[in-house]
Amino acid sequence: MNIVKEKWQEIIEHLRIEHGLSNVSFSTWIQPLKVYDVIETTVFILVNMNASVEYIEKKYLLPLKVCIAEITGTEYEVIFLSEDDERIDEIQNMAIEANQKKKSKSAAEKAGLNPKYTFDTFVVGGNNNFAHAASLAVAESPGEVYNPLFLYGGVGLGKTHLMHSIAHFILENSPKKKVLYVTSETFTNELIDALKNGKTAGNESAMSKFRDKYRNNDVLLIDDIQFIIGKESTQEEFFHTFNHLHTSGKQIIISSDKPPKDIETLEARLRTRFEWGLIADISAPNYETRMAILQKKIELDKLEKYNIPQDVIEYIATNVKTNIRELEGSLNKLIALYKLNNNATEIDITLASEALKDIISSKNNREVTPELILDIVSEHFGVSIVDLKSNKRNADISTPRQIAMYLIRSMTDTPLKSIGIFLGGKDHSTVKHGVDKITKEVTTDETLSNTVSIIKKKINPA
Ligand SMILES: Nc1ncnc2c1ncn2[C@@H]1O[C@H](COP(=O)(O)OP(=O)(O)OP(=O)(O)O)[C@@H](O)[C@H]1O
Repeated sequence: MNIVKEKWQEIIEHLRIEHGLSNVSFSTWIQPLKVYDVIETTVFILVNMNASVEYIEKKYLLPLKVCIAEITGTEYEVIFLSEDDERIDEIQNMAIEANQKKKSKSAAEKAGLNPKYTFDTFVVGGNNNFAHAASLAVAESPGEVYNPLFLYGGVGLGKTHLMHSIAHFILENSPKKKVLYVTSETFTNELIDALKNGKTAGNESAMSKFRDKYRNNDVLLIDDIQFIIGKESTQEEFFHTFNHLHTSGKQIIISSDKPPKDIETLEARLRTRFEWGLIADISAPNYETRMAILQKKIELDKLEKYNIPQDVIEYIATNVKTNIRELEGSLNKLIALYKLNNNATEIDITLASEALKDIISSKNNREVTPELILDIVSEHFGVSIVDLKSNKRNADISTPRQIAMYLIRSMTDTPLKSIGIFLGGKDHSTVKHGVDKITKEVTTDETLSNTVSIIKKKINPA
């Protein structure tokens, strides 16, 4: 189900609270609204017969758009429809077309790829032109030119973006090729599970399934190989996977935060193999490239409508230098602040400096704070901060929340009570329960322990 449909009750509840709607306004105008369909990034909402589309549009269009963006993390256009709207047939046809398009995209989805990370959206500059050219060559002739291709560079500089671009390119040009993208965390956790299940079931089927998944590919992309660190069984298995693919002429693409020679815990035989092909680095972009990346993002995310002044874009490009994720994040934060003020303030340097406040200070001396931990947990699991702070109990939200509690408790000296307040007003005993649970489980659950240590490294890379 589309995320807007799934979270609709939460979205309108958020609207009710944020805009202080009275019970009567809420039940008359908002509660009867129904999501008719969501096609790509447009939400069609059906207004019931007794209400006026014009009135709802005038009063609630903007607030609703903001709430949808806040809850889902994506900006949607919103179109209100009356029940007898003539456009309904047209929308049904659009939905069928969009569905067909989605089906044809599924190879890329199956391969675990982000549709936004393609060569077309990647800005080439002096910092990445070698890595970009090598990636394109590999994408054009997989298994034939540089094998493996080893991409390395600091946090948030575009390694994942380039890897996904290669995979998209190959799938578009040779749809029959088997392409698999995973992080080394997934590889490790799946291996741990396969070993565990193989043992309890007393047979090798879990392991052979695992081997099938990783060896039966034309192209294997492993992201963030540095997290394979120090684990003998994982390195051993990866070594065999690597050999199997390489000797059959299959393409391997690896990324890391460091070149192979500097990954201390990497076994020598893997290091040598990583050096067989081509090693390409990505460094921090210069000012012109940062400006070009910001312009590209404005174009791709359709942010022109905000008329962000040139001096504001220059201000961001001047101040956020070493991480492109933060460069993009600053632009998102600026727009969010502007909308939060109901567009009352102007987008200017003052607002931009407010948007950059946390980013600049956390970068200069990256102090480990509850905010930093929550940001990293949110990004790692793909769960929004709003959800982490909510009372939702489904495991895909509550486990990351408990991991955040545990990490905040063990990596900062924040008292349990303050952690509870920070996490949306939980009481002291809930936090204690979460911290105790993870403390116990990391000693018995190897997958969890692996995930927690990876998140710790992301928080404190030193
Ligand atoms: N040259 C570029 N052009 C356009 N966008 C870029 C470029 N480089 C990075 N980005 C964007 O910056 C963000 C971070 O990039 P990415 O996730 O690829 O970094 P990474 O090097 O893999 O980071 P990590 O070390 O955390 O794994 C992404 O949204 C990506 O699209």
